Amino acid sequence: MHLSDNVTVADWIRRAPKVALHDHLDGGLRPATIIELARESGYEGLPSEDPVELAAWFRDAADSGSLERYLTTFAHTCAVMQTKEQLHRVAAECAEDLAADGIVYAEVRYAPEQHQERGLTLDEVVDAVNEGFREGERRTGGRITVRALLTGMRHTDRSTEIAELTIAHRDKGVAGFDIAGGEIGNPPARHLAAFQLLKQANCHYTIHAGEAVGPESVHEALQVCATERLGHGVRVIEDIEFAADGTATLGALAAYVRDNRVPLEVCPTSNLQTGIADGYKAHPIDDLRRLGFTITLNTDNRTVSGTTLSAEFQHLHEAFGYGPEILYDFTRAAVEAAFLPLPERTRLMDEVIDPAYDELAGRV
Ligand SMILES: O=c1[nH]cnc2c1ncn2[C@H]1C[C@H](O)[C@@H](CO)O1
Ligand SMILES: [Zn+2]
Repeated sequence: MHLSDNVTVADWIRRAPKVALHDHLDGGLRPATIIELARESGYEGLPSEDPVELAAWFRDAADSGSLERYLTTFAHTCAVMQTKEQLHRVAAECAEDLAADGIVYAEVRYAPEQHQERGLTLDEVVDAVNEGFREGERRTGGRITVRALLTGMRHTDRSTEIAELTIAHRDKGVAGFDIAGGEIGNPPARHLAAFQLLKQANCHYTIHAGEAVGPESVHEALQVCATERLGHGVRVIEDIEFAADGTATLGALAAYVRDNRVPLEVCPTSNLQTGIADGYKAHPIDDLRRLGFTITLNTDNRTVSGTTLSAEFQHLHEAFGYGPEILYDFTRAAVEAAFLPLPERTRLMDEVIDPAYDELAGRV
């Protein structure tokens, strides 16, 4: 694909319409908003009251080599997401920030149970976030559509309740369910009752798996819990053997994931911070892509990981030489894997994404 004019790489990446399936609401607050909300609400635990310093603090603290330590940083964002007004503001700004990065459709997840410290009911949490997303969509003039995924935390026992909440709010701004939190010691099958409830109700869900734990976690998420997509999933690479000449032999699980086109929600920067590899060039995404796995590209946590979806692609451009064709492939895979009705996915491709790529390539 030849780009029309003399656009820089950073420029076409940002201008290309993108789709984000794995972005945590509580991982993406604007640092200045965290500071303002902390002041207003009397939260005194922030490590800095300077937005630039606070942003750097998150990136550094997250860059810990361990998922468990990465997750401790969320105490500071969840602390300022405890009232309807706070949730509304954070959600509206999230939609604006994603749209400013060229994202046209996003599924944004959060754990409602983490926003009840000041007495909100689960329904009030979901309504406040949904209204915030609608407000953010309006402020962008409809350039973005945002749907919520409701997350149950792996280490608590509220996943069935959150699954019921997902079913109650489905098609009213909520597109599905997720399980997140520390993976070690909390296998997904602990939440089997929640998944069965969702299946009975024909509801969508995804599961974080294969991030800190290897193939056994991916296997359980897929074959015991019947997930539609894998949050990260990248440690499926541990079920592939590479010979010295580069030839790959897939184990049965890796072959299943690839051959059934199970979408992987890959978040390179977050994975590097939690210890999967030493640098972008060593991240498994390129091997997985070349072997034919279905890859979607995501941010995980924009503030905590100090990233944007454009930055994620820029890193891959630098590490592997990826160009517009591959960004298009990731985007199309994300649309196909989105928890949206088929006609809406078709409309997104035909009326938003393809025309914008045609324009970028000077075909119109
Ligand atoms: O990458 C992740 N793996 C597991 N859990 C995560 C990840 N990113 C964020 N979380 C957790 C921390 C948040 O508080 C929670 C809900 O968004 O999900
Ligand atoms: Zn995540």
